Amino acid sequence: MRVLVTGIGGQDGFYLAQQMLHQGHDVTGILRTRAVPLALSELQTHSSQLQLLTGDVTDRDFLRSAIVASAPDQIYNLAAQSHVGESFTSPVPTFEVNTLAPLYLLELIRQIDPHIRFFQACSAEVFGENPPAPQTETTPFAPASPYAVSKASAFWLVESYRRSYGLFACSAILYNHESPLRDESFLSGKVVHAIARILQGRQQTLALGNLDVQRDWGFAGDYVEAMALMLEQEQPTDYVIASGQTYSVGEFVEAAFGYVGLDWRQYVVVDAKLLRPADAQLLRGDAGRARRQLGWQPRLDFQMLVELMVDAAIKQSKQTALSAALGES
Ligand SMILES: Nc1nc2c(ncn2[C@@H]2O[C@H](COP(=O)(O)OP(=O)(O)O[C@H]3O[C@H](CO)[C@@H](O)[C@H](O)[C@@H]3O)[C@@H](O)[C@H]2O)c(=O)[nH]1
Repeated sequence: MRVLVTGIGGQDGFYLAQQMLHQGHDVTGILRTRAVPLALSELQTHSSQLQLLTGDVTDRDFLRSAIVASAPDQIYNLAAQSHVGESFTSPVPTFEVNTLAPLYLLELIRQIDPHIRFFQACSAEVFGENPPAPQTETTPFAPASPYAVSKASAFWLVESYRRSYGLFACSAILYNHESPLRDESFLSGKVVHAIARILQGRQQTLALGNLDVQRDWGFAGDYVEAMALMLEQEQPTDYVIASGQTYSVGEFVEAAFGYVGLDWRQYVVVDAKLLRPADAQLLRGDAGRARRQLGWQPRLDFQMLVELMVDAAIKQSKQTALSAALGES
């Protein structure tokens, strides 16, 4: 099988490409810039079945040429402006990448080859600030941020093209999913990398925003398995992909600091500038449909995820310090 993956430079892109290559498929990935992330470049060295294209997913002609050149059986649209907070300051680019690009892809599939199966990464943010919990595929949308509205719009476009043109197109309503590839613009990456620097004596405090909001956190490697399963079904539909377990930001922080024997209260300060104009209070997904129809369930629980990320951040920080020391000597 041939698959085309937009946003292959992100964490989901990496894990999905790794899985697809492992299963023997040909993968064409779209990167925004020529800089290939380290993990992806290692994957590329070990596989001749991975091709990378550089281009902008908001450029329809580029997308057309990528689809024609790769002739995919499946397209996974993982490219996104995925920072909820940033969408308040950059709403237009958020919409261009998160809504216009999937619309282009759906149109191109319809025109070039309607048999191509399409996956769209949607977000639990569509449920808004105070949804009933747990949320399912039938929970009403009430998107609060420009990011959430952009993802909700893409969701309805997928639904519309599925109904109107019979495309095999699906959205996954993805809850927070993390990995050692998460950077510091996300809460989990920010916390674990700060811990690594604190242990090395290179950082004394960690400024965070809202500690009370609750999220349903899972491992990105588990979530890409659900994506692939969705496109293997007989009928296309949308799925909630979540762990079903909810922890507050404060609990994430406490678990991560506690794992290395530190008391988070001695390091964390709340900075009002990091609070968002609107923030979902409690996200907890019910992935019952995915469990029943896809046979999917996550392997890593919250504590395992926290430990995996802290261990990787410490290892990375040691390597950085070693390279710096070697560079100096
Ligand atoms: N990033 C960040 N978040 C913070 C901080 N302090 C507190 N938070 C809170 O920590 C929570 C998690 O923030 P993020 O890790 O940035 O993720 P998110 O906004 O919940 O969005 C993620 O999950 C969505 C699905 O639920 C995804 O759609 C989205 O792309 C992203 O991966 C939010 O409530 C945010 O306000 C901070 O310093 N930085």
